[in-house]
Amino acid sequence: MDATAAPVRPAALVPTPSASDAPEIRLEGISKVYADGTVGVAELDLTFAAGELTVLVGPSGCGKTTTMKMINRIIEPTTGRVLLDGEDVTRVDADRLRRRIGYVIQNVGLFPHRTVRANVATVPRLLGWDRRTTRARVDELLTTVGLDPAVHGNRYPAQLSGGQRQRAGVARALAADPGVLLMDEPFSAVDPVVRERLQDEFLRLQSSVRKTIVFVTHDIEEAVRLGDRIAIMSAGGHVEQFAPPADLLGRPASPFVADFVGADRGLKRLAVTLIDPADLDHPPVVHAGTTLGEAAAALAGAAGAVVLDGAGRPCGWLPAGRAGGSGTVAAAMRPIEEPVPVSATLKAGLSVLLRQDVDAVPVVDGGSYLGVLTAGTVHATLRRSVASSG
Ligand SMILES: Nc1ncnc2c1ncn2[C@@H]1O[C@H](COP(=O)(O)OP(=O)(O)OP(=O)(O)O)[C@@H](O)[C@H]1O
Repeated sequence: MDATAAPVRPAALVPTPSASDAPEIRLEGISKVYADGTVGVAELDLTFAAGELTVLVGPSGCGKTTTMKMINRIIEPTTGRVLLDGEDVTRVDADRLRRRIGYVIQNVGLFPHRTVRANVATVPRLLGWDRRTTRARVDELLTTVGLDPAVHGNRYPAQLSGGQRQRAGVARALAADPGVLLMDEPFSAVDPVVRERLQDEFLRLQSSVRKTIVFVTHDIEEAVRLGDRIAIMSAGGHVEQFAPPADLLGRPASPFVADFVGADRGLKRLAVTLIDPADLDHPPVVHAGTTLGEAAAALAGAAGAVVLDGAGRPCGWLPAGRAGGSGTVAAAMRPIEEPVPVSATLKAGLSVLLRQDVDAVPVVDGGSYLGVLTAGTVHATLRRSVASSG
């Protein structure tokens, strides 16, 4: 099986002896001055909301990794505090702290001489879980991340593809059901196609497990795709802007942020802004069974009409030029492919519009027709989303 394999299923079916809720993480005045005097991070205050995926993004050397590693104290802060749900963990036992926090790094860091199962079982073993519970949890998690326990469980990391190793790394980090996951460029070692797939699977997984995730990347595309919130950082761990992706792209707080998110930020916003039913257009509607003569009257000078089938679902578009005369609308209409669901992003809607080379595509909520999406309505939604985020 390759890295483009099985879908992700919801996790945590096997009860986990140490299951913990996802906490809020608060950094208070946290700094790191390295032994040689380098200031990695200076006086940073930042709160990661419980159950959200927050991305730290910024140019090389700005302090992303230092910030993240101070949360599980792989790097000890020079000053400041780390609070998990209000509990100061800056001075608790570091090993115990790390068992509450899953950790995924670039190139995974799997133990090469242990099988995949043994790797995933690392923390449950440290926590003293019994063998049966551990085995069940490990196999469940492998399945969840798209690895077949029977096929991949007894392999060694070198016998997996890059994407499969990355999946095993995620399974290992989730094994003891920690409330927090720290992820340091976890998908950057695989090719772009596999990376996108891993990102999609990971988003689906997160929507069911809802961990508090701190995710480091230097790739703004990845940040926008994954983050509930993004902190854009500059040298010394300075946070230039901390906002949801749509706000960041729509209203960069500084020239640094505008430069970092790129000149095509308008296009990037298409992928993070949902269709808004309030902006849809409402051309005339005709039913497939009506006559073309009746349709001409309904059009009343409009460029065309949306055609609905017997169940009220959009099934075609009747251009004004085809209305009038004898016959039914069904015989003269231009059939449409799948309507666009209202839960889609503007990018997905625009993509259908361009692919079908039409001026308007119908939008549906389940079986109900809501209106049509056009280039103009896309623009209106984008404009309004900026205005309302201010
Ligand atoms: N052990 C160390 N000793 C001295 N300076 C260090 C050490 N580790 C990191 N630094 C410095 O601290 C700063 C922040 O480093 P950090 O690794 O947190 O940046 P980053 O944003 O994660 O970078 P990258 O994207 O390149 O991984 C950099 O200037 C780096 O050179």
